[in-house]
Parts: sequence; C-alpha cells; structure tokens
Amino acid sequence: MLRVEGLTAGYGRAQVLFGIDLEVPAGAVVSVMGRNGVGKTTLLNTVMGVLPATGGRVLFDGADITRRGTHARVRGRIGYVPQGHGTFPQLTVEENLLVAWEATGRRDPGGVAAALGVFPRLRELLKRRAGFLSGGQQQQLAIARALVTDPRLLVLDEPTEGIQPSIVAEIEEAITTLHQNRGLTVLLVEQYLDIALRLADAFTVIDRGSVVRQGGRAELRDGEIQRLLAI
Ligand SMILES: Nc1ncnc2c1ncn2[C@@H]1O[C@H](COP(=O)(O)OP(=O)(O)OP(=O)(O)O)[C@@H](O)[C@H]1O
Repeated sequence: MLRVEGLTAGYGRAQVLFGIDLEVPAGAVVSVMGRNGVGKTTLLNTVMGVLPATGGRVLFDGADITRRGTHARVRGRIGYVPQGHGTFPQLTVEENLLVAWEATGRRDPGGVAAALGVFPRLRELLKRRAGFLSGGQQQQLAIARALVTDPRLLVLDEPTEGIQPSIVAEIEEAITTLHQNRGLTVLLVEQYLDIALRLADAFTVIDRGSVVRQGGRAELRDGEIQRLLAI
C-alpha cells in the first residue's frame, strides 16, 4: 500500500535521511524503530509531506505522492497522528474532531461518530477543551481526529510516549481493533520493543538516517535488534 524508495530529507544543509526504503503492505502493521534522534519522526513527516523529500519517492497504492501536499495525502486517506499529538488545546474535543472532519471536504458527518465509537470515553468529554485532557485522553483524541478522515493507512508517531501504563493498554487495544476489525493498515514509530512485539507484523530499524534491519515480528526477539535499540 505504501512504498518508500530511496527517501532523503533533512533540515537545511543537515541531511537526516539517507535513502530509506520501506514497504507497508495493505493490512499490515509496520513499526519503525530506532534510538532517539535517528530520524524516525523526520521519516514520518516526509511520508506525510510535512517536510519535503530531497530525493527518492513515496508511493501510495502505486501513485507517486512525493510532491503532494499534506492535505492532499490526508484526503487521499492517509491519516496522521504526529508526535506530541498535535491537537488544538484551546478547542473542545468536539471542535477538534469537527475541524478534522471539515478538512476532509466531505459532507457526511459519519466520520465523527465512527471515531467516537473507537474511543467511547471521549463522548463524555466532547465539551471539554483539549488542553485540559490528560495525556492519554489527548492521544486518544489525536487518533480519533485522524480516524475522522476515514484513513486507509494510519501513520502514528510514538502513540504511547509519555502515557501512563493503563492508557497505553487502551491505545494498544484501539490500534489492534482498528487493524483487525476494520482492516486499517498502520505505520507506526514505536521505540519500545515490547509494544512493537505486541502490535507489529514487521519492523524497520533505523540508525543515523539509514535502514539497518528489516524483518518480521519473530525477528524482533533477536539480540542484535535489542542492541540496536538500546540507548
Ligand atoms: N526542525 C528541525 N530542525 C533541525 N534539525 C532537526 C529538526 N527536527 C529534528 N532535527 C534533527 O534531525 C535528527 C532526527 O530527528 P528526529 O526527530 O527525526 O529523530 P527521531 O528518531 O524521531 O527521535 P525521537 O525519538 O527523539 O523523536 C536529529 O538530529 C534532530 O536533532
């Protein structure tokens, strides 16, 4: 479904990605892993067009989307949950969802209800400002916002970062449900091996902007991978 070929990107003269190749097959959960600062967020931002690629290609269902803007990618049904969730703190939960829905340009309001179906607890919080939610609730809202756009591919940057363990379990469960029951394809950055082991079918380990290992879930148990992820 998503194919990344020889992708390069960076900030000004500082190159961060040095030719990343990555494949996310339809229906799979693929985890991008690696130590802090190796370029995981830069990769997702380039996949989403938040950051321009300086070389290489991003293909979605075979179409070259490398030069498309982020909105076009979202309308093309790639949902994005950026690191630190990216919700609007001054807006209520409901407004956050409606803003995302309006951006899709669709008229049917079904997307909001469907997103709330995945995180029913958000229903009680619809009138609360997002800035007053707990970290876990904000992350749930961020994922719900992406779901409003009815994505086929969901791109998640460290959805469990800095969240208390009980909520981590809820977020993991939601990702599993979306994948298993709704057939959503997922590309996620996940730094923790135990979470990736539970969620991912396949993984890519990045080190200093290059892919150093790729494989299936079983290979994640390899000591070499654990060494690559150790700080
Ligand atoms: N806006 C920016 N301007 C300049 N350099 C940046 C910017 N954002 C990130 N970098 C640099 O790019 C490199 C990769 O950062 P990136 O955030 O992609 O890594 P990461 O693997 O996602 O790390 P983390 O797990 O800490 O989020 C780092 O050296 C970082 O300092």
